Amino acid sequence: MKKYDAVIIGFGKGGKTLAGDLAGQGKKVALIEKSNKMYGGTCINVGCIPTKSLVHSAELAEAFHFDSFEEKAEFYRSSMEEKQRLVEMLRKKNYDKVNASDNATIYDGTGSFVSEHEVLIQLENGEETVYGEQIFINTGSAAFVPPIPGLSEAKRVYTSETLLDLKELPKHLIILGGGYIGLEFASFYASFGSKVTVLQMEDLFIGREDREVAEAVKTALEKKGITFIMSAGTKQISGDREAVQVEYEVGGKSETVLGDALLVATGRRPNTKELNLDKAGVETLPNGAVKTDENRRSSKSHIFAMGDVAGGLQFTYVSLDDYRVVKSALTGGSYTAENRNVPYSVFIDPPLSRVGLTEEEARAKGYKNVKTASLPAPAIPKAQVLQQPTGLLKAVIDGDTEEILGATLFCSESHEMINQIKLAMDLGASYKVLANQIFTHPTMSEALNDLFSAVK
Ligand SMILES: Cc1cc2nc3c(=O)[nH]c(=O)nc-3n(C[C@H](O)[C@H](O)[C@H](O)COP(=O)(O)OP(=O)(O)OC[C@H]3O[C@@H](n4cnc5c(N)ncnc54)[C@H](O)[C@@H]3O)c2cc1C
Ligand SMILES: NC(=O)c1ccc[n+]([C@@H]2O[C@H](COP(=O)([O-])OP(=O)(O)OC[C@H]3O[C@@H](n4cnc5c(N)ncnc54)[C@H](O)[C@@H]3O)[C@@H](O)[C@H]2O)c1
Repeated sequence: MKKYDAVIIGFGKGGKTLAGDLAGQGKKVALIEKSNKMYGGTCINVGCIPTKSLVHSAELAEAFHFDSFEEKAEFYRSSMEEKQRLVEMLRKKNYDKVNASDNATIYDGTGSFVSEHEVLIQLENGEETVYGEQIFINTGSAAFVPPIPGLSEAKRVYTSETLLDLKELPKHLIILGGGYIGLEFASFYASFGSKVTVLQMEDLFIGREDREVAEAVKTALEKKGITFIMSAGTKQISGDREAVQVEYEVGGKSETVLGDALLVATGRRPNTKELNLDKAGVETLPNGAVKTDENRRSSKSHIFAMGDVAGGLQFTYVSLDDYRVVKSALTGGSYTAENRNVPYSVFIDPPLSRVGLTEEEARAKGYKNVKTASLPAPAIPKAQVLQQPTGLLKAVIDGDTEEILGATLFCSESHEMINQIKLAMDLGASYKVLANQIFTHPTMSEALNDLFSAVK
């Protein structure tokens, strides 16, 4: 049996970064990946990168103002080809980067535990068991598909992964779920020229967000032609090669919607089923995630978990940060996953970005002197230059300490701006630093001067 200092199961962001790091230190590393279409993980192959390539192409599609659906469909086809080129280029780059080290061995196979130090690799032809002094689980998550009658038999039903292979622009895309994936796909498919209907189980639109901003988001997306059906209880899905039909109930009334593709975007669950974690004595949480402490150490001290499989926020940069946490634990450092201030962006048009608390959350947390500020996006000169005078920016301040408690930015380029607010928060800066910061002009960032000057 081959022995390794580190066996890493899953070629995701945290895993591949750790593999390169440990191999660079002279450690013998095995990196196990079950699909040769997934080197680099979800982000590169079926997540962030392909969707953001399509988000960008969809923006171009809007700017071109195509007349006919045929022209739109042709542009969509070429956008899918560009997305594919990009993904294949990055996949190879990711593989080559790890493979370049003599200390790293990439196994094409599915890993599962045999014991607490042994991992069985199910290869295409045969199997092999390897020994790991330390073992790192980085197997990510997969789409959760709810058990709705007819769903598994109906044609033209997709997850975010399989929809990314659809070469024909759907005339009418139905989306089940109004979370991150649902909204991003709704936004870019509407920009490409599809009619889009989103069925959302909950009655509150993006319920975790500031209500005023959430309303602004809904209005902007409706203006793009997207229809939202809230409190929709999906009853039955049917359809053949030509069309898909969703039967749902709203307020006790039965309705149907007919489309030519259905995207199921109802959340993602950690990938632990295949791992046989019980053979290693590794405990899991009720949602299947590996149970870890603040160092991302599992119930076995030599086994760690990073990224989506550890059950936290599902973002590529969280998986990367988990690598930092694990590295810190391995080298006696003090950096942990506790109290991380994690920003996020939903790449709709314009993007919605958030860090920290909303006003409601700040009050619920017991802050006594909560101050707020807001700024409509049309007041920002650069938003006018970009011809995107849509959106709303809000900030939440602790009036006693002047510290920024959170911000929600719904405006063009908010995905870049939010990182500056996160930095100010991490440094414990007064909001007045951003109110008085010298920014270049004309930029969206300079709007932070006005936003934080409006604190009251
Ligand atoms: C459509 C979509 C869009 C997204 N957009 C964004 C975005 O814009 N920004 C952002 O930050 N995040 C985004 N995310 C989330 C982000 O992609 C994930 O949070 C991130 O990729 C998780 O990384 P990871 O390291 O946990 O694992 P992953 O990248 O998921 O990697 C896990 C790997 O393990 C492999 N594997 C699984 N089980 C086994 C096994 N038993 N043996 C061997 N290999 C195995 C898998 O094939 C996979 O390659 C998006 C996700 C989706 C689905
Ligand atoms: N920009 C980004 O960073 C980005 C983009 C896409 C995805 N992601 C990651 O991927 C994860 C998964 O995204 P997601 O959108 O699938 O999950 P999600 O948890 O964000 O949203 C799922 C939504 O589906 C709804 N839902 C569940 N069952 C339903 C049903 N039967 N009918 C109708 N609605 C139903 C839920 O109420 C929820 O609103 C996210 O949590 C996020 O971390 C990140």
